[in-house]
Amino acid sequence: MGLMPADSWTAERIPALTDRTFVVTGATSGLGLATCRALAARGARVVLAVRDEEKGRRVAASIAAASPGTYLEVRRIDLADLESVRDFADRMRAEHRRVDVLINNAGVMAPPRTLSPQGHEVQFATNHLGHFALTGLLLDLLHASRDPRVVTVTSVNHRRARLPFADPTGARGYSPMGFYNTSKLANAIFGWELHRRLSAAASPLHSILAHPGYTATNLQTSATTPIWRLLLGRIGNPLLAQPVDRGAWPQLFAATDPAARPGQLIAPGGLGELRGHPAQGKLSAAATDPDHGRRLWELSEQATGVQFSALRPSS
Ligand SMILES: NC(=O)c1ccc[n+]([C@@H]2O[C@H](COP(=O)([O-])OP(=O)(O)OC[C@H]3O[C@@H](n4cnc5c(N)ncnc54)[C@H](O)[C@@H]3O)[C@@H](O)[C@H]2O)c1
Repeated sequence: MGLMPADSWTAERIPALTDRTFVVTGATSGLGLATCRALAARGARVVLAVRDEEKGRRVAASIAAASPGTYLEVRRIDLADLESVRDFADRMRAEHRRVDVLINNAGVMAPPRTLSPQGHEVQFATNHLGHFALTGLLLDLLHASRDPRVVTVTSVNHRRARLPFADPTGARGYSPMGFYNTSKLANAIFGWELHRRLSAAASPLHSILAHPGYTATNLQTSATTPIWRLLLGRIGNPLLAQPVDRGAWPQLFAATDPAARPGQLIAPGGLGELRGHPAQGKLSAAATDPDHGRRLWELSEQATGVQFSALRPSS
């Protein structure tokens, strides 16, 4: 381990963030909202990247009420739709000179099989492809920062996932939870491979992964969740899950703490990785396999049309 300066990290340890700009996807609920609240409380400039702008404005008003004077921006993005991701990035590039930290947080879990507007399975499209494209399209703005970071939220579930290469659209068989796990493995492979490519290009940009631990959010109780999972969420969340403010600690640590290192997975350190202070988690062998990294990169470039032109491909 050896990651933590102390085993007592809480959000109060977040350094002052004045003049640092954070883009947080999925900012209207759950971990994304908790993350925005904590960043705003430390003086960060926060761009709330949201699918529902009306809800985004309501949420921004509640953050502003708790942290008066904070710079908050609400911008629409539908991560499942690559046109919308391009639109978001174009507007960001037109109106911002720099992004210090991108937090790839938004996610969906276990919906019935649905295809995105571009024909990709919707969990893979939202959780992975949208964030892959967004990161690539914001690379220039990130490189304009002195301490830039990309934090990608994966899950401990990545360890039990199938690889995304054989049947990425689920045409040959679809398991809602299986495809969620696969999308989270894609997040883990992406975060690690991005780290590898950034290091090879001697980029100052750090790619860090975060796993929140089981946290009570809409993820388990959303409308498209299968009934048994909905029940599990309704019963399990109050009994077992972490409160959402605490679930956000690993991604907050990854995004702001000087002790978080590139390529690390930051996860709760407590029993079974369910509770506790941010600590170094363990990526699966499948996540750090360079062959998987290369194959996911090729698949994602092809699917999104986004090239990471600021990075030299490494062998
Ligand atoms: N809650 C947990 O126990 C847990 C555990 C491990 C990992 N995670 C991960 O944490 C992240 C946040 O999830 P959460 O638990 O806060 O759930 P949540 O459902 O409360 O929040 C997910 C957010 O993503 C947004 N979103 C979904 N589809 C989108 C799209 N197409 N475009 C833009 N935004 C979209 C939603 O609007 C919502 O704001 C996810 O990546 C999830 O996989 C959560």
